[in-house]
Amino acid sequence: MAAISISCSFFTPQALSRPNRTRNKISAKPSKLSSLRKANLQRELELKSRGGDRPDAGGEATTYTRLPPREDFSDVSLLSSSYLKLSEEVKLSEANVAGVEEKVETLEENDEEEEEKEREVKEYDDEDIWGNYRRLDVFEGSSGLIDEDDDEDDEVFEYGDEDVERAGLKDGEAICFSGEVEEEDEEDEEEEIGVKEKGVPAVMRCFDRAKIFVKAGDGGNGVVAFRREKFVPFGGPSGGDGGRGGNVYVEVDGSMNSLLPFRKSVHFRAGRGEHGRGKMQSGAKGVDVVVKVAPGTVVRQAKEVGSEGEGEEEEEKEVLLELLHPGQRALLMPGGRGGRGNASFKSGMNKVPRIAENGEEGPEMWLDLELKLVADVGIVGAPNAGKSTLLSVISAAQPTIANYPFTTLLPNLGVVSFDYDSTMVVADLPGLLEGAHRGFGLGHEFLRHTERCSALVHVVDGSAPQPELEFEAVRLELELFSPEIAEKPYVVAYNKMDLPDAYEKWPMFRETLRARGIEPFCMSAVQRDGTHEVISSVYELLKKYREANAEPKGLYDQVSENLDHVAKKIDKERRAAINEFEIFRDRGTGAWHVVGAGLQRFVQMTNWRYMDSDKRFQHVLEACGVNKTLKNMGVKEGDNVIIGEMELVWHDSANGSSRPTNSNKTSTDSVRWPQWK
Ligand SMILES: Nc1nc2c(ncn2[C@@H]2O[C@H](COP(=O)(O)OP(=O)(O)OP(=O)(O)O)[C@@H](O)[C@H]2O)c(=O)[nH]1
Ligand SMILES: [Mg+2]
Repeated sequence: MAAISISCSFFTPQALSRPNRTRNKISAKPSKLSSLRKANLQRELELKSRGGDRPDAGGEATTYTRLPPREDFSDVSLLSSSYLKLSEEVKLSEANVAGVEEKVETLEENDEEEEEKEREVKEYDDEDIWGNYRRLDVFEGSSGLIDEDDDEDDEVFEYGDEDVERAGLKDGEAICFSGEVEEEDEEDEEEEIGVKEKGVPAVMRCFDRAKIFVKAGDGGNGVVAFRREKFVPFGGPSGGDGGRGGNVYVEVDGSMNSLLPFRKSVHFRAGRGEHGRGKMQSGAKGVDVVVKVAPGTVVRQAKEVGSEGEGEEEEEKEVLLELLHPGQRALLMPGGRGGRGNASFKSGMNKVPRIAENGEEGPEMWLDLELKLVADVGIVGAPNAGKSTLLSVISAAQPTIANYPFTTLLPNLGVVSFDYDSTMVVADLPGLLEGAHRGFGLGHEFLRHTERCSALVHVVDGSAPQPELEFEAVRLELELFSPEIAEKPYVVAYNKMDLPDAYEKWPMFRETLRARGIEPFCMSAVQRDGTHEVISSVYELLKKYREANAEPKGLYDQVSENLDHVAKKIDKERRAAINEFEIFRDRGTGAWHVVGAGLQRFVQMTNWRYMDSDKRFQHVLEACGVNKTLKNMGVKEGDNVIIGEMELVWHDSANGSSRPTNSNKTSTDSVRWPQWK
């Protein structure tokens, strides 16, 4: 007879993950802040040297609603990742140059000091953590108490900067605090000039992308209790089951049109189920958490923050959910099952079961959210062409309009209605520059929002020196960004006809486009002249598209569509059969690893504090064939066997004397344990 005995070292997932988190937190911060300060200082000096000492001159982008005025637009922190290159071109007076050098030197010295401090803190921190961990280990091993509530687990929402730090996030990855937290790694400086993700203020980066963490609630633990009542001798087991953990849902909120709320709230944790109680009382279910997203959000699984390879260029992950219609709701993660209390283990052979299960841990996942606005028509064009003006004239939307490029930083949506049932949603996008597909300007950040548009309005600035060239450049950018977008039907609207300059150039422009088989419209958005023709024409295109792609389903069907496939998949994976496992040996340590989702879940739910748990455990290992396979593979006396978080020691015991639970008279083989579910 062979058996595995428990060697008393419990690996709790919390204990293992804690040190890493703390280390990340401490190592990430100081160097980043110092480089940031340096960049800000340099920028300040640069602005001074230009004679402009404006306080609102970009850079500090916490509450951006618009970019800084034009003269500051060449500001490198906003426009390019090649910060140093451009800043060299700024001419400083000699005094200023000396000042800059001095300050940069001081900053470098400070940097070194900070790095040293950081190293010290890190070392100390590591020691501290491992010291605590060891203490924790001993405490857990020797504790015989029933699990206490973990307050942290009971929180439904956790968010805020502190939490982000606690989770060991790196700035600028999952969460975008503000433009201030831009990283300026050496590596990034070496990056291709064209790629300029870093120059985009946080509020824009977070408009349509977010990375969030979701965790379903853990199940509550079952308990061991016996009925004690007057005149009821041998009342029997009465320990109730734990409650189910809360679920995580994702719901489309029609009032949202960006993912900006996820800038600050990153962690979504459903509540854990309550533990069972005596008198057959089951625990209450954990509180569900609902993550609200904007219509048009695509949900993908993301790499864990801080994990290896995170941040690397990776192939697109499989889309988990695509949520388009307000009211759609998907069950993303089911809560963990509640552990059974001892009343559930009562059987004819075992009338006094001293066993109860832990609640099942709820699944957790990092998610990438991407928003592609659901608009019927997209307004594109060069900066300052009058796109926002057009939207403000044709709909009730009130976008910011101003006479400088890149007034619009984030897409604006407006609803245009002709009559009761002929309406369309129009999106005004930031202006496109030549080179936008390589990351110049802002428009490219948002071009993906036109992917779901059925038609486009291309606004051309008639007052531009050469409107034809401007038109060509924007068309080229669309084609380079995505041929699919370029193939969408579009209407050309030549704007600012009220200006003599534009009026004069119109015949020439029209001829050029006619030669290419395009019939352009002319208008003056400010005076509302010709805008109706433009919008009617684009509506005709839209109607044709709708007819060609008539959706068979009604809106009700779309909303009530069952989107619970992700939860079902997760459930299926977790409920893998217990006899599906693999065993391999670690050559270095000589330990045997038993890997299998079902078995690991079983180990996690086994509550070792109760007497019968070990018996049941041995029984399951025997029944599902782990012992037999280990023996066939040549396991020897004293070898370590690792299953999930549990480390065990193998005993070859012909007489069964080394079996730790044999002191109890009940034979494990004679007990019929309730089915594992
Ligand atoms: N004279 C004249 N000016 C116009 C007309 N349409 C827009 N403008 C002006 O052009 C400037 C830019 O207009 P916006 O609507 O902000 O241009 P935009 O294309 O949205 O610009 P960005 O958002 O920066 O890309 C503003 O000063 C408008 O008043 C027009 O028909 N005639
Ligand atoms: Mg605009």
